[in-house]
Amino acid sequence: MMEEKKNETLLEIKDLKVSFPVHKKWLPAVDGVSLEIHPGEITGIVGESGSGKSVMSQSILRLRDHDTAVRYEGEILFEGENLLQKPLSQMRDIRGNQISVIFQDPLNSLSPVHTVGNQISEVLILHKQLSKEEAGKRSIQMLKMTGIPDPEACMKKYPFELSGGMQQRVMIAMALACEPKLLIADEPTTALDVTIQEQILHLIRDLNERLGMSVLFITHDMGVVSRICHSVKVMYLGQVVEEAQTQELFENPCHPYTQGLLACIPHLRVERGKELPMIQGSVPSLSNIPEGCHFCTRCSLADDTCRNCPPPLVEISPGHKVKCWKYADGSKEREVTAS
Ligand SMILES: Nc1ncnc2c1ncn2[C@@H]1O[C@H](COP(=O)(O)OP(=O)(O)OP(=O)(O)O)[C@@H](O)[C@H]1O
Repeated sequence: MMEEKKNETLLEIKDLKVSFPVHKKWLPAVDGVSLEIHPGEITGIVGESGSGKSVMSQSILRLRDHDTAVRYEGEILFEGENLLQKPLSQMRDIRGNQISVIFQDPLNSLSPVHTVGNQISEVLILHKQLSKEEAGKRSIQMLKMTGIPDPEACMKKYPFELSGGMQQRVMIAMALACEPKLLIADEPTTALDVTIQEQILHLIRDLNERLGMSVLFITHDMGVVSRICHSVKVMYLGQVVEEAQTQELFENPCHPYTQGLLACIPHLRVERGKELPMIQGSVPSLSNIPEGCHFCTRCSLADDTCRNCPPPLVEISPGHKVKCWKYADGSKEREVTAS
């Protein structure tokens, strides 16, 4: 039964392209991304700032549609229905109910003028049609589940009266109140100190195991990926450049960009006994996307093929795909790790 569920697809993104108008041209911040999320899975999206992680994840809930001109191509199928074709009024029913999102800064998502209790209750009254009393009881349960020590007292507080870690827990309680099937977590621990970060990661993992909720976890931090994600997609300039199960990606990172991200974790470099190449420079802007491989301007191994032709995404072992010319011509033995 469990196996059957695992094989179902909760979310399927097919060749998604999301473009914004820049200097009178439509430029893609997300450029042909495909992914599948199954029930109960934690899928990580990792990449530096500007790689398109947030645009991609916010597109699922169409969060940019209100305040900016945006063009979508491809499909985002949630339980088989294309969210890109839904009117925004229907998206409101899906947000917070079937798909929830938590962000880096909880204060941006929480209202400063309402108590914690009122805010969580409101979501339940709106989406689950609970009475005020039932919603209050359920809110206390949710706060308890996220490990808030005195949930009854927390209900009466305003967000600014809580610490950063507690605010993040309240946001998680609110996001999970309606038992969504998918949680999008966009850098939820980046602004927190390491001990609180660890607690929040543990909480998300625990809720994922207990409730079977799927998670799309967005981060720039490979260390965080290793602690929470079952599988990972590495994004660079709008494209997935490598994807694999987490353990496989850490044991056998193939794309020079993935290797560069892993080189930022010092203990991993020591464990591997082999220096991984550090990445120089920063992610180019949308108006400076290279013609061939998007990473060629920062790759020490790039040659003319890389500069002129976009590489295909090649499956090098079951479930492990790489978008790099070094793997596309069958010469996998070519040493990708810079010496
Ligand atoms: N409304 C917009 N108009 C033009 N360009 C945009 C718009 N929104 C995002 N971009 C561009 O899209 C690219 C991807 O941005 P995105 O925020 O998804 O990156 P990210 O990987 O999530 O980085 P960060 O972690 O800093 O949020 C960036 O180059 C950004 O400048």
